[in-house]
Amino acid sequence: MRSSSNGGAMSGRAPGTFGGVKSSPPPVDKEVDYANYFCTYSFLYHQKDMLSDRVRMDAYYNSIFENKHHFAGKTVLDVGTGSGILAIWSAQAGARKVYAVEATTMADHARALVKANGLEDIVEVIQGSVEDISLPEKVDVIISEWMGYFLLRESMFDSVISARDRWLKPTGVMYPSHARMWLAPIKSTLSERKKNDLDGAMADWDNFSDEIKSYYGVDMSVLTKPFAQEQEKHYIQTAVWNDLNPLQVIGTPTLVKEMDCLTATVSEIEEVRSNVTSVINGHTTLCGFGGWFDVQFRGRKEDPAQQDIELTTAPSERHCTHWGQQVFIMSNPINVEEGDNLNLGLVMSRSKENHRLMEVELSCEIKEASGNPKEAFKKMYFIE
Ligand SMILES: C[S@@+](CC[C@H](N)C(=O)[O-])C[C@H]1O[C@@H](n2cnc3c(N)ncnc32)[C@H](O)[C@@H]1O
Repeated sequence: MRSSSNGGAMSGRAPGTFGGVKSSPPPVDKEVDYANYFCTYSFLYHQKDMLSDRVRMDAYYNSIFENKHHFAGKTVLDVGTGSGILAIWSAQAGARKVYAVEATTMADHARALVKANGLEDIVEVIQGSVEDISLPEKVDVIISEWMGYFLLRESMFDSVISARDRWLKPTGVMYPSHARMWLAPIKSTLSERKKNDLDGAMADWDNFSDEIKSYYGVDMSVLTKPFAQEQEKHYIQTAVWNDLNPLQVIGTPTLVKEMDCLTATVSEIEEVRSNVTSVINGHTTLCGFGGWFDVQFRGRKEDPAQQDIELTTAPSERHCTHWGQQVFIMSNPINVEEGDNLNLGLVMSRSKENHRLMEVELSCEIKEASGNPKEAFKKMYFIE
């Protein structure tokens, strides 16, 4: 599983607008960030989960060993080396020198693994934030596995951008080189189940409230609305991890973001805005939306990969990744017909309390194939 966060007591203010001027994001409190985010990566069980994801592992392995020309005799920076696996493969593919940077104490395990595999003369493990460390030279390749749920959760790509801008040679190559985010309408029993859970929680609140009144003489009803909002956020508005079957995708998947890792900027990913159209492929029920990503290893234009490799987290009958898909459910599903057009709007930004968590505003206008408007829908979701 990816790193989880409690999304709680983060300091700092949200990026905002004061006097018409857009303010910059608040500085990140490093200690809080470590407690909320990094600490989970210091456990071997967590690294093991990632090392057991065959789709992920095969994609990175093949991207390196089918493109040895990018590594042989070259210098490599592995941003967030974790167990050291990508650094080790880079060295095995012939790299002259690999700088393997890891923020957590996992660096000690990585160092041991490098030594046990006889690569300590090539791979140098450095414990520290990649933003803070210094290298003796610029590198030919930056490799990193930075992707979070729906690509951008965790905001780790910021660190890769920082490393790229400081340490990649002008002729350097990014691994992966490109990334894309996808959104598609889906059908799912999750809608009904989550709605039932929400109804159950509210029925339980009503009983509880009655009991407090009759046993202890206190009227709780003023808290019913905030409790309902809290439960709605928990059961309906929090995106759900799911391993969707492709048959659950009921319309054309739409590309909501595409980026070139060599040129992408933080401001480009701080907020992702997209308006796209999906066409429904049969008479069915729209229960929500699924979001996923893919990344490509294509090298750079002047120095392309010999073998293009792709890592996809799209719904698949055969392969499931630990990222799965993020599902945004609708508590009131809508009947749709073949040819219905969905005009989808997505605004994804960082949570005000924790820049590594995401808030997603989804809107959807449904039109029949004839162009007649059918229904509209808009909701805020949270990727926690
Ligand atoms: C998703 S894991 C990938 C680990 C390993 N590269 C792999 O592919 O199995 C990301 C790793 O990057 C580390 N990391 C995240 N941000 C970092 C930063 N700014 N500086 C150094 N390490 C970082 C985390 O602690 C974590 O171990």
